[in-house]
Amino acid sequence: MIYTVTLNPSVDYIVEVEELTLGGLNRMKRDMKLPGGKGINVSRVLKQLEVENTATGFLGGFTGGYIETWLRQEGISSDFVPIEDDTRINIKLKAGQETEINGAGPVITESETASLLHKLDALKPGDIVILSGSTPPSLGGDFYSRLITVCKQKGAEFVIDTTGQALQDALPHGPLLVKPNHHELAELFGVQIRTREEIITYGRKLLEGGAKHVLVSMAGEGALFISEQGVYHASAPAGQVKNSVGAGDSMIAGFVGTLSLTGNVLEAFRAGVASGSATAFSDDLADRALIEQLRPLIVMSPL
Ligand SMILES: Nc1ncnc2c1ncn2[C@@H]1O[C@H](COP(=O)(O)OP(=O)(O)OP(=O)(O)O)[C@@H](O)[C@H]1O
Ligand SMILES: O=P(O)(O)OC[C@@]1(O)O[C@H](CO)[C@@H](O)[C@@H]1O
Repeated sequence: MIYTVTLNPSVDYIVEVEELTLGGLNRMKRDMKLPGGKGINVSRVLKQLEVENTATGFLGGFTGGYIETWLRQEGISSDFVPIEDDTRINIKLKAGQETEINGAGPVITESETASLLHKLDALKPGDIVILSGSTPPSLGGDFYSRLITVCKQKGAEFVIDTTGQALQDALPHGPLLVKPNHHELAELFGVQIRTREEIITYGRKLLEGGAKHVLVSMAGEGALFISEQGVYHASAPAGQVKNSVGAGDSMIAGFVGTLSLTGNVLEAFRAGVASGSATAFSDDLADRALIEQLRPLIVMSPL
């Protein structure tokens, strides 16, 4: 079974204005309220790919209820710990370019934390746990380490999509996949990255550090796949970009979902890029029809 863990879900409030006037009254041209948080996005795209999975993490308040209802309506299995505080609202402002304002996240109590750890006791060897996104401040900076320890004890694989120290700390425990974008990769090593060769150099360091597979996403420039099986580039197909929120999460869903179905890493890479691009070309996350349409258009080349 695949589990996604979203410690800090969100209602993503997508707000579109013709032109933003700072300090003045702006009227919305269009708005949308979507369930968000990185693991939840992964679950929604896995569902499109017909890969069974369960979404877990913390949900509370009217915002948590909104997300829970949405997931139920999409037929996604969910098993969240209910919390006292409200799940955050993240603002995604589209005014020519996209500006994001993400909340810090709710207070999580000790008993709510214990309930999540208790749920993970049910993990079994062969399960894959996808740990995605930020951690609410009240959980402390090392919470992912505690979850990874549980995964390891239970013999489950884990994928981690986070940044900074939490990602560094996870590497020696052998994540199945890490997927920084090229900016996050540069930040992680405190360097400037200008060329594809430099991306490969630093991507390889993640592999040497313990990751089993590394995807470095580069938005419209596609992605690089670095693993013991080799290094490959995949182009992103051309299309009209509508939304980049969740493109990276969709890529993780495409990769992990296809790897779990086929065991073929290159097919997984192709599906990852197709899923990321399908989301970039959609208002909401990718749907199955568009992923399937884009899949054969991805050109992969060994480097
Ligand atoms: N402009 C685009 N055109 C085509 N494909 C895109 C575009 N932007 C993103 N994608 C696809 O989605 C994948 C992931 O995108 P990106 O590198 O932006 O990830 P990310 O920074 O983690 O995304 P986010 O944080 O916005 O979810 C890319 O490798 C590509 O396949
Ligand atoms: O604040 P975090 O947890 O880092 O990111 C949260 C978030 O920006 O990530 C998703 C897109 O990847 C959105 O659905 C959500 O709003």
